[in-house]
Amino acid sequence: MTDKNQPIVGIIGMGDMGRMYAKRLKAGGIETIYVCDKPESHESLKKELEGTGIIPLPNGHAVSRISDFIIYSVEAAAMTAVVREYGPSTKIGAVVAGQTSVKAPEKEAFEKYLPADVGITSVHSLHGPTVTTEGQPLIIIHHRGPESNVKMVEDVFRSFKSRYVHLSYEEHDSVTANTQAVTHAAFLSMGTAWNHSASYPWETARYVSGVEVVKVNITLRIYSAKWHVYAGLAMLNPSAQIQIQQYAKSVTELFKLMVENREKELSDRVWESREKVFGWKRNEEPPIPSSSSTSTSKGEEQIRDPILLSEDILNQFSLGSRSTEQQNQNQNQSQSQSSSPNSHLSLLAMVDCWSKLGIRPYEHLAVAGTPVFMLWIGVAEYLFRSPTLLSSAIQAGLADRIHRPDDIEFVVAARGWSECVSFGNFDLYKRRFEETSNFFSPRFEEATKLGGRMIKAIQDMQSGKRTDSQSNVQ
Ligand SMILES: NC(=O)C1=CN([C@@H]2O[C@H](COP(=O)(O)OP(=O)(O)OC[C@H]3O[C@@H](n4cnc5c(N)ncnc54)[C@H](OP(=O)(O)O)[C@@H]3O)[C@@H](O)[C@H]2O)C=CC1
Ligand SMILES: O=C(O)C(=O)Cc1ccc(O)cc1
Repeated sequence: MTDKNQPIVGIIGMGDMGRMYAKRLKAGGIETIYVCDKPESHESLKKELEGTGIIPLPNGHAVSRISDFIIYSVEAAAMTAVVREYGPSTKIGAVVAGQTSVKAPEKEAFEKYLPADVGITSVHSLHGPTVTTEGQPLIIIHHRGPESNVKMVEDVFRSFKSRYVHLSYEEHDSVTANTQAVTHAAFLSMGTAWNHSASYPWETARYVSGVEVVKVNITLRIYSAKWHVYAGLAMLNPSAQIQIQQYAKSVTELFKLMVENREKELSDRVWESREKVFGWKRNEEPPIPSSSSTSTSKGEEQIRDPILLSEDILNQFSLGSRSTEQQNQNQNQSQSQSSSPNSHLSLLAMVDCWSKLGIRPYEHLAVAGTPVFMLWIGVAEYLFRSPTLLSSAIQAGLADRIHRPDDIEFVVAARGWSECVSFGNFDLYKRRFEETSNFFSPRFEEATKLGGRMIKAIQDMQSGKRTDSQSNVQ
């Protein structure tokens, strides 16, 4: 403890999240913060942190020996080895946490390698390192040790102004499988499909309407991030396999109904999934609710506002400015493409998957939604809310030939990701991810800025704040 009776905080792993935590905790008034990365990075870390007041140490032993609250912020797949190495050096009576996105391997490693006199109260900020912490869910998992440790952890993170959500290790993995893992599967598949059809969506007229803006911006955002984050939460979470496989199955089955022109079965299945997930009767236009409640405590019924995305807000975030020449060229080439609706197979399959698995996305969103999940429900809701839009997506799936090659690529991609995850092979995952990420990389700078602004604008809109699409995400 420091003179101010504050816990001394230690962070092992100074990557994107570790750095963000160290800087924000320091700015939020935590007096003493010791950090380390791999021993070979010690010298560069010392230079980088000069003058910040954050103290770099040579390795995790040094951090563990003198810190009261230690946060492991390393790759999920490295947790076992890193905790095996540094865990036994943990100070008597300290509290240990992991920032890991998937908790099953973390729990096992902590139980196995931490001394019995050490508490375990873990955390997980449900957002990436460039999104503001304010208002975002911060999951707290109290697993072992006195209840007072929870208050200590809450006090440490007070300055983040995050929304604390208390879950068990198992609840965490179940919720994040339903929210993150399956959502990422959809966006990863879109990226792979665009890569394999060698089309940059923003250069093709048919891809620039409202819903497509979210598809493109979030896909690019995901492919611009680190592959191991997505690989870990998909392949090390015991609950995630079922969701990802069901998504690929929904994509395949709906597509087969489309190409076999089985109109009744396709329509029945889509409208039934709409009713099951959103509660709206077939062909009924739902009213816009005047008021609703949002609850975050465990055990109560979770109700949340609809997201109500509008075409106007989405279109503010169109990606890429096409030259006049390019616009004319695209218009000539794809006049019929831009005016014809597409099947939105990725969204029809998402709602079908939620329906088949009994997933209630709004409840998850109220408890532990990430910004990406919120946007994904938002676009699904946008399509499914309007009977006209949904009917034209179904009709396009059955009759349209222009987008069918894209749908074929999407089916192959979704099946490929599902198979890859089922193999549990990190090298294969990395290869698949990097192949597409390289394809998109020229667009990352623009896309991450735009995606960040889009997330902020929509979150501000959600929390009733003024929407300012020009302001920066921190
Ligand atoms: N990025 C995100 O959006 C989010 C990530 N998370 C989770 O947070 C954790 C960290 O992710 P993120 O910061 O993005 O990933 P990074 O790859 O940026 O950071 C991980 C860091 O840990 C370092 N490391 C690995 N082994 C050791 C070791 N033995 N001792 C000290 N440092 C070590 C890595 O070094 P090296 O690079 O040399 O391997 C790297 O600098 C992951 O578990 C992830 O799932 C949680 C929420 C959001
Ligand atoms: O919002 C998402 O799903 C993201 O992609 C960012 C992210 C990645 C990993 C996490 O553990 C939490 C958030």
